[in-house]
Amino acid sequence: AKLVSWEDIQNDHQTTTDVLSYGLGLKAQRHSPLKQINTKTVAALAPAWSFSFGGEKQRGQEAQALVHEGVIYVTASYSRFFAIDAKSGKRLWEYEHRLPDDIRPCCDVVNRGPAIYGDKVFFGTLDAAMVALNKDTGKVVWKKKFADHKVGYTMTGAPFVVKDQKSGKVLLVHGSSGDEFGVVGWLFARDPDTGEEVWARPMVEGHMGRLNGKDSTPTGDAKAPSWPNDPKSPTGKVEAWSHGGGAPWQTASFDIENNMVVIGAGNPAPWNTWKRTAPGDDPRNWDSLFTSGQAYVDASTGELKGFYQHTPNDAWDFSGNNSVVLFEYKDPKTGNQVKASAHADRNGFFFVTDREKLAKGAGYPNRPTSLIGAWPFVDGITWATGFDLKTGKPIENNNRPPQPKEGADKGDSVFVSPPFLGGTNWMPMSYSPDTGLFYIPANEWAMDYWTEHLTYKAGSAYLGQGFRIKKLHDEHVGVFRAIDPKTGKIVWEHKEAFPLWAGTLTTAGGLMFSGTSDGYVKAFDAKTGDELWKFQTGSGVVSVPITWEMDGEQYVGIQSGYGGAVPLWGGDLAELTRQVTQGGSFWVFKLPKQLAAN
Ligand SMILES: O=C(O)c1cc(C(=O)O)c2c(n1)C(=O)C(=O)c1cc(C(=O)O)[nH]c1-2
Ligand SMILES: [Ca+2]
Ligand SMILES: [Ca+2]
Repeated sequence: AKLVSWEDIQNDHQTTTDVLSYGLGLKAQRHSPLKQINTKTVAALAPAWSFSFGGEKQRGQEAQALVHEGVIYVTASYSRFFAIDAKSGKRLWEYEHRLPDDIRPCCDVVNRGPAIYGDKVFFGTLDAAMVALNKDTGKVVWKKKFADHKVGYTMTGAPFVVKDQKSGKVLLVHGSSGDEFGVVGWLFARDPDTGEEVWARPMVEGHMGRLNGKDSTPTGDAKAPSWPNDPKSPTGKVEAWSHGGGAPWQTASFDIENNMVVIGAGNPAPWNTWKRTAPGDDPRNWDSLFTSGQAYVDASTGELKGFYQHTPNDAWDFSGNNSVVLFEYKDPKTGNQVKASAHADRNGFFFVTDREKLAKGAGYPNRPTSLIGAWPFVDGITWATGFDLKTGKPIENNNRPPQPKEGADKGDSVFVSPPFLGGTNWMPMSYSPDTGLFYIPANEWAMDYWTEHLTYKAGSAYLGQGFRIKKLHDEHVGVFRAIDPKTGKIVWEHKEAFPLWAGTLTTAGGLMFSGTSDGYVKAFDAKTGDELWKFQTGSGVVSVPITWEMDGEQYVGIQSGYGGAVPLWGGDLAELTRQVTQGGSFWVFKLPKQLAAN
């Protein structure tokens, strides 16, 4: 069967018969030019087929599928991979990764999807490995274990294919998970043919990177001035620095003009802010670089070139992992075209940054700042009142949980919104170049939050915080919000009773698609937010929709199967969603034939 070339991947956002990348294109905009299914026809959308992943264990299905030559490639919970005939829904092959008993994913046994290139498909597994399969047979071509799963390394995110614009080499880029167990997060680039590492970049300041099997450069300043010293420790730095987190556990986008891999970095470890602050000092003097921000990594060398930190010395596990979407707009004041990045953070703010500046070295640390705008996209944010556009720093609101008093085993509890599960979380937003709006799957909720004592123990949770997630409003938790990236204005919103945990997709048909934790796939008018169609799938939808075209008909595909972090960590909201039954299936929808022909 046909191979997938770099040109195919580069053009993915324009070609409608395939879906070849997480994000539907290098910029991760999740927008399709298809319009057969549109605001007028969508009411007639109906199931074409559904495929069950089977198995006794189900849990969360969070993947975004790929489509190539009439085959759907999709991953499922417990590190499973399926190839399905896109017309009939018949299984073509299946790969089930053999998992050890002692894996340590923090937030469910999920997988967010595959990558495809040449004759292979790729996915990450919960035992911290990357696997390449022949796309036509499902046979293993190579497997690379990238870290020790026993200390907490794991992988849930979808890998991404880029091409180094200097050497012409195609690279398979992927991250790692594990911050809640105190690992140092790494970003990797591999040869897709062999799995050999080309470069690797740790995200904690002062740790050493690799290029072609040798030490390359430290990340940022070798002395790691954003982490306190400790003369009593063998490293000379505080214990947390050796376990500092920053895991880039989601998927990159690619700034091809600047040859930059753009990716969000995870929370610092431990969550406990005082373990990353010099005794007696203000946490705001210790940024814990390069965590909880957006990173710009040179595709040739793996060097960290630019960084914008959304939450300096993150005390709330806000992290910075979810999608960094590349887009362009005309500056209303100067009329100039701006090449920007957009990111809706767990901390409740929607950020627009200057990606040209970031590619050229802005942001170490934050000088000069690349921040263009930061606006709240949820109500009730307690930790900061806004951002200072001159310094790029948050204006904090005295919301860090205090240390335990002498002799106490816990600190006083503080009320925080958003909670650590975020104003949004991993579920990716979309951007429609037609409306000029971003579509954020958001949540409005809160937590009680207190500090606890801790020391590092390999393979154990490394948090130093206690928490209870609770409601902020009686009637809703989830809210879809359409936001204007030029002004930060919310153009429309649509509320949902349950937490939202699915990504969004927009189309030239004027639609936004997503899913809800109470089981619906839904379509909205992208301009007004009117709900135009819904379908009940029988389990919660916590995945990411796609659309493609086959033989003149447009299809929409999405996974159903409830799980993820909410039922595990969501406190009062975990209770609320207990009524949602488990599942595991891929659903495909299209219009009836006579409507499709019009
Ligand atoms: O810091 C990390 O390494 C890490 C990894 C993951 C993951 O890989 O799923 C999550 C988180 N953190 C996290 O903080 C979080 O809220 C979260 C939610 C989910 C999910 O799939 O629902 N994963 C993760
Ligand atoms: Ca495409
Ligand atoms: Ca985390």
